[in-house]
Amino acid sequence: MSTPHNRAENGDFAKTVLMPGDPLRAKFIAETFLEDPRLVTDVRGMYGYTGTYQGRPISVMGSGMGMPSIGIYSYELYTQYGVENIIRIGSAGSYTDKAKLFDVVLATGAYSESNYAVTQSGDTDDIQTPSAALNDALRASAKAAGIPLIEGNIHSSDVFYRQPSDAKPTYWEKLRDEKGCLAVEMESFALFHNARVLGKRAACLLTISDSFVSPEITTAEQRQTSFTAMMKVALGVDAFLEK
Ligand SMILES: O=P(O)(O)O[C@H]1O[C@H](CO)[C@@H](O)[C@H]1O
Ligand SMILES: O=c1cc[nH]c(=O)[nH]1
Repeated sequence: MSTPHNRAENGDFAKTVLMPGDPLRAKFIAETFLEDPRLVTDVRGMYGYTGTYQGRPISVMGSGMGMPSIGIYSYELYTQYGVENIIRIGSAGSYTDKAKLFDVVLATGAYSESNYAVTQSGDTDDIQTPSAALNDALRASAKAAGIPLIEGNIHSSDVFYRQPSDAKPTYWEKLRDEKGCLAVEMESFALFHNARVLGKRAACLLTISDSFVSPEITTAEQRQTSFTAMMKVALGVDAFLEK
Protein backbone atom coordinates (compact mmCIF):
# COMPACT_ATOMS: atom_id res chain seq x y z
CA MET A 1 0.00 0.00 0.00
CA SER A 2 1.52 3.29 -1.04
CA THR A 3 0.86 6.76 0.41
CA PRO A 4 0.74 10.12 -1.38
CA HIS A 5 4.43 10.53 -0.47
CA ASN A 6 5.85 7.00 -0.53
CA ARG A 7 5.43 4.29 -3.20
CA ALA A 8 6.88 1.44 -1.10
CA GLU A 9 4.73 -1.63 -0.47
CA ASN A 10 3.97 -3.38 2.81
CA GLY A 11 7.14 -5.09 4.04
CA ASP A 12 9.50 -2.96 1.95
CA PHE A 13 10.97 -1.15 4.98
CA ALA A 14 13.02 -2.73 7.76
CA LYS A 15 12.01 -2.10 11.40
CA THR A 16 14.89 0.38 11.72
CA VAL A 17 15.19 3.34 9.34
CA LEU A 18 18.06 5.85 9.25
CA MET A 19 16.90 9.29 8.10
CA PRO A 20 19.30 11.93 6.81
CA GLY A 21 17.68 15.17 5.64
CA ASP A 22 19.30 14.89 2.23
CA PRO A 23 17.97 12.11 -0.05
CA LEU A 24 21.36 12.01 -1.81
CA ARG A 25 22.95 11.17 1.55
CA ALA A 26 20.46 8.30 1.82
CA LYS A 27 21.56 7.09 -1.64
CA PHE A 28 25.23 7.42 -0.65
CA ILE A 29 24.70 5.39 2.54
CA ALA A 30 22.75 2.68 0.72
CA GLU A 31 25.30 2.37 -2.09
CA THR A 32 28.35 2.59 0.21
CA PHE A 33 27.38 0.55 3.26
CA LEU A 34 24.37 -1.71 2.55
CA GLU A 35 24.51 -5.17 1.08
CA ASP A 36 21.93 -5.72 -1.69
CA PRO A 37 20.39 -2.22 -1.43
CA ARG A 38 16.98 -1.96 -3.10
CA LEU A 39 15.29 1.33 -3.96
CA VAL A 40 11.81 1.12 -2.40
CA THR A 41 10.58 4.67 -2.94
CA ASP A 42 11.57 7.79 -4.88
CA VAL A 43 8.40 9.89 -4.79
CA ARG A 44 9.41 13.58 -5.06
CA GLY A 45 13.03 12.40 -5.29
CA MET A 46 12.93 11.35 -1.61
CA TYR A 47 14.94 8.14 -1.97
CA GLY A 48 14.33 5.22 0.38
CA TYR A 49 16.39 2.03 0.29
CA THR A 50 16.34 -1.29 2.14
CA GLY A 51 19.25 -3.70 2.38
CA THR A 52 21.28 -5.41 5.06
CA TYR A 53 24.17 -4.24 7.23
CA GLN A 54 26.31 -6.93 8.84
CA GLY A 55 23.51 -9.38 8.07
CA ARG A 56 20.67 -7.36 9.62
CA PRO A 57 17.91 -5.71 7.56
CA ILE A 58 17.98 -1.91 7.68
CA SER A 59 16.49 0.95 5.66
CA VAL A 60 17.65 4.47 4.91
CA MET A 61 15.44 7.26 3.59
CA GLY A 62 15.69 11.05 3.20
CA SER A 63 13.45 13.17 5.42
CA GLY A 64 13.74 16.50 3.58
CA MET A 65 14.44 19.70 5.48
CA GLY A 66 12.33 20.96 8.36
CA MET A 67 9.67 19.64 10.69
CA PRO A 68 6.70 19.57 8.26
CA SER A 69 8.72 17.31 5.94
CA ILE A 70 10.07 14.84 8.52
CA GLY A 71 6.66 15.01 10.20
CA ILE A 72 5.02 13.52 7.10
CA TYR A 73 7.63 10.88 6.25
CA SER A 74 8.17 9.64 9.80
CA TYR A 75 4.42 9.49 10.54
CA GLU A 76 3.85 7.36 7.45
CA LEU A 77 6.81 5.07 8.20
CA TYR A 78 5.53 4.46 11.74
CA THR A 79 1.84 4.07 10.89
CA GLN A 80 1.82 2.52 7.38
CA TYR A 81 5.04 0.52 7.14
CA GLY A 82 5.49 -1.08 10.57
CA VAL A 83 8.69 0.87 11.30
CA GLU A 84 9.68 0.79 15.00
CA ASN A 85 12.91 2.81 15.11
CA ILE A 86 13.88 5.97 13.26
CA ILE A 87 17.34 7.42 13.76
CA ARG A 88 17.84 10.85 12.27
CA ILE A 89 21.41 11.37 11.07
CA GLY A 90 21.95 15.02 10.25
CA SER A 91 24.25 17.99 10.04
CA ALA A 92 24.18 20.73 12.67
CA GLY A 93 25.60 24.13 13.51
CA SER A 94 27.48 24.21 16.82
CA TYR A 95 26.51 26.70 19.54
CA THR A 96 29.55 25.84 21.71
CA ASP A 97 33.29 25.36 21.43
CA LYS A 98 32.73 21.99 23.11
CA ALA A 99 31.31 20.65 19.80
CA LYS A 100 33.80 21.10 16.96
CA LEU A 101 33.65 20.44 13.20
CA PHE A 102 32.95 16.74 12.46
CA ASP A 103 32.27 15.93 16.14
CA VAL A 104 29.26 13.61 16.59
CA VAL A 105 26.44 14.71 18.91
CA LEU A 106 23.85 12.37 20.43
CA ALA A 107 20.67 14.32 21.25
CA THR A 108 19.25 13.79 24.74
CA GLY A 109 16.45 16.29 24.07
CA ALA A 110 15.28 18.62 21.30
CA TYR A 111 14.17 22.11 22.29
CA SER A 112 12.03 24.11 19.84
CA GLU A 113 9.92 27.27 19.54
CA SER A 114 7.97 25.31 16.88
CA ASN A 115 4.23 24.73 17.22
CA TYR A 116 4.53 21.26 15.61
CA ALA A 117 3.76 19.30 18.80
CA VAL A 118 0.92 21.50 20.02
CA THR A 119 -0.64 21.50 16.54
CA GLN A 120 -0.18 17.75 16.05
CA SER A 121 -1.58 16.60 19.39
CA GLY A 122 -2.01 19.48 21.86
CA ASP A 123 1.36 18.67 23.49
CA THR A 124 2.78 21.94 24.88
CA ASP A 125 6.21 20.59 25.92
CA ASP A 126 8.96 22.66 24.34
CA ILE A 127 11.50 19.86 24.77
CA GLN A 128 10.78 16.51 23.10
CA THR A 129 12.90 13.53 24.10
CA PRO A 130 14.35 10.56 22.21
CA SER A 131 13.98 6.89 23.13
CA ALA A 132 16.22 5.92 26.05
CA ALA A 133 16.59 2.39 24.62
CA LEU A 134 17.70 3.69 21.22
CA ASN A 135 20.13 6.13 22.81
CA ASP A 136 21.62 3.32 24.92
CA ALA A 137 22.04 1.20 21.79
CA LEU A 138 23.68 4.10 19.96
CA ARG A 139 26.09 4.64 22.88
CA ALA A 140 27.00 0.94 22.74
CA SER A 141 27.42 1.05 18.95
CA ALA A 142 29.65 4.15 19.22
CA LYS A 143 31.74 2.52 21.94
CA ALA A 144 32.24 -0.61 19.84
CA ALA A 145 33.30 1.52 16.87
CA GLY A 146 35.60 3.71 19.00
CA ILE A 147 33.70 6.86 18.05
CA PRO A 148 33.26 9.46 20.82
CA LEU A 149 29.81 11.03 21.26
CA ILE A 150 29.03 14.44 22.77
CA GLU A 151 25.66 14.35 24.54
CA GLY A 152 23.17 17.10 25.27
CA ASN A 153 20.10 19.00 24.13
CA ILE A 154 19.86 20.29 20.59
CA HIS A 155 17.83 23.14 19.08
CA SER A 156 15.31 22.21 16.35
CA SER A 157 14.75 25.47 14.50
CA ASP A 158 12.13 26.40 11.90
CA VAL A 159 14.44 29.10 10.54
CA PHE A 160 17.80 28.62 8.82
CA TYR A 161 18.34 32.24 7.69
CA ARG A 162 17.58 34.71 10.52
CA GLN A 163 17.67 38.47 10.06
CA PRO A 164 20.87 39.88 11.59
CA SER A 165 20.45 41.35 15.06
CA ASP A 166 22.74 43.29 17.44
CA ALA A 167 21.05 41.74 20.50
CA LYS A 168 23.45 40.63 23.25
CA PRO A 169 23.49 37.90 24.30
CA THR A 170 22.60 36.46 20.90
CA TYR A 171 19.55 34.15 20.60
CA TRP A 172 21.86 31.15 20.23
CA GLU A 173 23.92 32.07 23.30
CA LYS A 174 20.64 32.21 25.24
CA LEU A 175 19.55 28.81 23.89
CA ARG A 176 22.94 27.37 24.83
CA ASP A 177 23.00 28.90 28.33
CA GLU A 178 19.29 28.64 29.25
CA LYS A 179 18.19 25.47 27.40
CA GLY A 180 21.49 23.61 27.23
CA CYS A 181 21.45 23.44 23.41
CA LEU A 182 24.78 22.28 21.97
CA ALA A 183 23.85 22.72 18.30
CA VAL A 184 21.05 23.57 15.88
CA GLU A 185 19.25 21.44 13.28
CA MET A 186 15.70 21.49 11.95
CA GLU A 187 13.83 18.18 12.40
CA SER A 188 14.30 16.22 15.64
CA PHE A 189 11.61 17.93 17.73
CA ALA A 190 8.92 16.74 15.29
CA LEU A 191 10.44 13.27 14.90
CA PHE A 192 10.67 12.72 18.68
CA HIS A 193 7.11 13.97 19.07
CA ASN A 194 5.71 11.62 16.41
CA ALA A 195 7.49 8.66 18.01
CA ARG A 196 6.11 9.59 21.42
CA VAL A 197 2.46 9.89 20.36
CA LEU A 198 2.65 6.71 18.27
CA GLY A 199 4.44 4.58 20.87
CA LYS A 200 7.51 4.16 18.64
CA ARG A 201 11.22 4.94 19.06
CA ALA A 202 13.31 7.80 17.67
CA ALA A 203 16.81 9.16 18.20
CA CYS A 204 19.15 11.63 16.57
CA LEU A 205 22.86 11.73 15.79
CA LEU A 206 24.31 14.92 14.35
CA THR A 207 27.67 15.72 12.79
CA ILE A 208 28.83 19.29 13.31
CA SER A 209 29.03 20.91 9.86
CA ASP A 210 29.58 24.54 10.90
CA SER A 211 29.91 26.63 14.01
CA PHE A 212 28.30 29.77 15.40
CA VAL A 213 31.32 30.33 17.68
CA SER A 214 34.06 30.05 15.02
CA PRO A 215 34.19 30.54 11.23
CA GLU A 216 34.57 26.81 10.38
CA ILE A 217 32.34 25.50 7.57
CA THR A 218 32.04 22.32 5.46
CA THR A 219 31.18 21.98 1.77
CA ALA A 220 28.00 20.37 0.42
CA GLU A 221 30.11 17.46 -0.87
CA GLN A 222 31.71 16.94 2.55
CA ARG A 223 28.26 17.03 4.16
CA GLN A 224 27.08 14.36 1.74
CA THR A 225 29.99 11.98 2.01
CA SER A 226 32.19 12.70 5.03
CA PHE A 227 29.86 12.01 7.91
CA THR A 228 30.84 8.37 7.96
CA ALA A 229 31.51 8.12 11.71
CA MET A 230 27.91 9.04 12.48
CA MET A 231 26.65 6.74 9.73
CA LYS A 232 28.59 3.75 11.11
CA VAL A 233 27.29 4.33 14.65
CA ALA A 234 23.71 4.46 13.38
CA LEU A 235 24.10 1.50 10.99
CA GLY A 236 25.37 -0.66 13.84
CA VAL A 237 22.51 0.09 16.22
CA ASP A 238 20.38 -3.03 15.72
CA ALA A 239 23.12 -5.30 17.07
CA PHE A 240 22.81 -3.47 20.42
CA LEU A 241 19.04 -3.00 20.55
CA GLU A 242 16.94 -5.27 22.74
CA LYS A 243 14.50 -7.05 20.49
O1 LIG B 1 21.92 17.66 7.05
P1 LIG B 1 20.45 17.54 7.33
O2 LIG B 1 20.07 16.20 7.82
O3 LIG B 1 19.57 17.99 6.17
O4 LIG B 1 20.18 18.54 8.56
C1 LIG B 1 20.40 19.94 8.60
O5 LIG B 1 20.70 20.52 7.35
C2 LIG B 1 19.57 21.21 6.79
C3 LIG B 1 19.90 22.67 6.69
O6 LIG B 1 21.04 22.88 5.91
C4 LIG B 1 18.43 20.95 7.75
O7 LIG B 1 17.70 19.83 7.30
C5 LIG B 1 19.16 20.68 9.04
O8 LIG B 1 18.45 19.97 10.02
O1 LIG C 1 20.08 23.49 10.66
C1 LIG C 1 21.29 23.70 10.55
C2 LIG C 1 22.18 22.70 10.11
C3 LIG C 1 23.50 23.00 10.02
N1 LIG C 1 23.92 24.24 10.33
C4 LIG C 1 23.08 25.19 10.75
O2 LIG C 1 23.48 26.31 11.03
N2 LIG C 1 21.78 24.90 10.85
